[in-house]
Amino acid sequence: MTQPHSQIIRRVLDTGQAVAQEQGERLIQQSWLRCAGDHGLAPGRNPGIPELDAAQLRERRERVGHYLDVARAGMHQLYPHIAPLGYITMLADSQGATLECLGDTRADSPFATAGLRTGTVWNEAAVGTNGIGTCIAEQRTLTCHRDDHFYAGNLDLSCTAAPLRDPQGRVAAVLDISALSMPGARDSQHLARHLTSLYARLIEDSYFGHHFRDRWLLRLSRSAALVDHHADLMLALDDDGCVVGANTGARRLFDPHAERGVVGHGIGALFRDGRDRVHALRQAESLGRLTTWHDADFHAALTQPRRARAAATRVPIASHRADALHTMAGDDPRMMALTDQARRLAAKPIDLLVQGETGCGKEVLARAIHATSPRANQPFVAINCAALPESLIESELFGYAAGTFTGARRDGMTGRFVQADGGTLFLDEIGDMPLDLQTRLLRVLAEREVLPLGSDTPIALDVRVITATHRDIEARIAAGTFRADLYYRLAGGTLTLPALRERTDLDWLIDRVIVTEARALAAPASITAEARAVLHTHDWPGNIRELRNVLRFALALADEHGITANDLPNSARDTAANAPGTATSSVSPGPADAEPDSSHAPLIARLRRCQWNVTQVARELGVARSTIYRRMARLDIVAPKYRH
Ligand SMILES: Nc1ncnc2c1ncn2[C@@H]1O[C@H](COP(=O)(O)OP(=O)(O)OP(=O)(O)O)[C@@H](O)[C@H]1O
Repeated sequence: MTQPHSQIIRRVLDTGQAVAQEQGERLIQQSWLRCAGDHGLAPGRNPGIPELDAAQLRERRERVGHYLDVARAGMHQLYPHIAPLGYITMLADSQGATLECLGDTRADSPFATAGLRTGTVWNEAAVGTNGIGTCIAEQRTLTCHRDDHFYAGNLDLSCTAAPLRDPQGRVAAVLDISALSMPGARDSQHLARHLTSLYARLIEDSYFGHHFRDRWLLRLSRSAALVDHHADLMLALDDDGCVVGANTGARRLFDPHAERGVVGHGIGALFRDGRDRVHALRQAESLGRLTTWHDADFHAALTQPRRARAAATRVPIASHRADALHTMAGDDPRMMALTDQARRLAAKPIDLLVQGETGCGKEVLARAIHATSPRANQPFVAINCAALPESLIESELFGYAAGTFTGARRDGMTGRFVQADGGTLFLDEIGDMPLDLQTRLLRVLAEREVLPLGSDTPIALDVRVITATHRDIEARIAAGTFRADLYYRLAGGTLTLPALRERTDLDWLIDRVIVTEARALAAPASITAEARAVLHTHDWPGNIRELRNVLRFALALADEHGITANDLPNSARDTAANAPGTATSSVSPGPADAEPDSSHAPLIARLRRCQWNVTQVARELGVARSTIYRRMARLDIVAPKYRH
C-alpha cells in the first residue's frame, strides 16, 4: 500500500537529511527540511496561499520594471507550445509573487482555484515546497511534481520553474510552467523542464542585450551558424575592451576562474590574444574565433553600441538601478542623505520607523530597505493597521489556532508576523493602532515570539519590523493614545521623508513616474516644458501619490506628442494662488511679492545668480517655491532648460 504524503515527508524530516540519489528529488527533500527546520511549517497545517492586493501587485510589477515587458514577450512565444499540452505559464518576482499568467484566467477556472493565477505569493517560507518558491530558494531550474509539494492541498500541481537573472547575476524573476493532474512521475516533466530553461535563457539574454544596448556586445557560440541569434555566452564591453556585464552562460564559464567575477576584467584576461582579436572584430565586424585561457574555443561576433538618440524633450528611459534605494530620489540633498542612511541601516538588525506625510513614499522606502537588506530573498509582508477593523487586527497580526472562533478557518490562520518570519513586516499607519494592541505588539517585539489567539504554544520569530505613520506620534504620546515605550522600541532608527513640495528633484520624479506610467498605458513618455512648469507651481498635498495620479490622467489624454498643459487635470493647475481656501495655507506673502511686479529684472538677476535653482531663490526670499514659479509665470520668465 502507498504511504500517505505526510508520512513520506515525515520520514525524510526524521532522518534530518536529503537522502535521495537523483538530483531533482534531492532538491525537493532539501526543501522539505528547510520548510520544517527553517520556516517552522508542518505538512498537516496548511496556512493557504498569501495574496497581493491590486496596489501591491502594481508596485511589484513596477519593481521588476522593463524586465517584465521582455518576459511577457517571451511568455507569449512560449505559451502556444505548451497550451495544447495542458500547461499555463506564469511569471513571478524574486519573492514568489505571480505578476503575469497566461492560460485559463477565468476566476473560477481550476487553475485559478489552485492558486495558479496573478497575485498569489508562492514563497517557500509561507507555502512550503513548490515550483516557484523552491526555485528561488535553490536559485536553479527545478520541477515540483505533485507529491513533491509540502502541503497536501497542492498535490495536484506539477510546476517547473527557472530563475531569470538580471545582468548582475541576481534572480530578478522566475518563469514557471504549471499543469494540473499530470500523470506519471517527475521524469515525465522533462520536456517542461527543457522548455522552461530554454525560454528563461531567451528572456534573460534579450534583457541583457537591451540593458547593454549602448555597449559593445560580444556573442560567443560553439556554432558559427548560431552565434548571431543564439549565442551561448554574451559579454558587454566598454570602449576599452573591459567587461561591464556577462550573461548567465558567461558567468558560469568564467566566474569560477576569475576571482571576483568576470566583470571588471579586460578581455585579454579571458581569451588568448583577446585584445587584438576583439580589436580585429571591431574593425571588420565579421565573425572571428576566440579561445579562452582554458582552451575552450568559440565563434565570436561583435555588435556595435546603439548610442542613445533621444529627442530633447524625451524622457530618458535608462534608469540604472544600483539598488532599490537608488530609485527613490534624484538629486534632492535631503533624500540623498536619507537613502544613504537607509542603506546603512538596511544591513543592521534593527527596527525602523518611517515618518512622513501621506503619499510621500513611506511604503516604497520600507520595501526598498527590505530589498537592500540581507533579508531581500525572504518575505516582505505589509499590513495597514488603519485599514483593518479593530476586531481583526489582532488575528491578522498574530494568527489564531484551529477552532478558536465560530466562522473562522477550520485549520486556524497563520498571522502576518509568522508569514514574515525571516523577512520584514511592514506595519503602516501604526499611529492608528488601538492601545491594547500596542501592548501586545510591544510584548511580541520584546520577546520575539508570537502566541496565536487560542493557542498556548508561542512561535519564535526572526522578523524585522518597519513601521510607518503620517501622524505626529510625539503628540499622540503626549495625549496618551500612543505608548511611549512602544515608540522607543519601534524607532530603533527614525527616517523622515520630506513632503514632495520640499524636494528639489521634482523633475527627476516626473520623469521617473512618466516612464513607468507610460509603459503601462503604451503612451509616449514625454512632457512639454510648459506642462512641466505647471507641475512646478502646484503644492502637492497628496505628495508622490498625487503626482502619479495627475501624470496617469494626463498620459491617458495625451496624444503622440506627449503631455501638454491642457492634458493636466484642473486639480494640478490650481496653484495655491487661485485655489479657493488653500491660498493662505501654502503661500506666505513675503519679500518676493513685495518686489515690484512690473519689472522682472530683479527676479531674473536673482535666478541667474542662483543658476535657476528656484528652491534656492525661494529660500533666500523666504517664500514658498510656488510663489516664485507664479511670479515667473506672471512675468513670462522661462528657465533656460524649458526654452525651445
Ligand atoms: N521614489 C518614487 N518613485 C516613484 N513612485 C513613487 C516613489 N515613492 C512613492 N511613489 C509612489 O507614490 C505612491 C505612494 O507611495 P507610498 O504608498 O509608499 O506612500 P505612503 O507614504 O506609504 O502613503 P500612505 O501614508 O498613504 O500610506 C505609490 O503609488 C508609489 O508607487
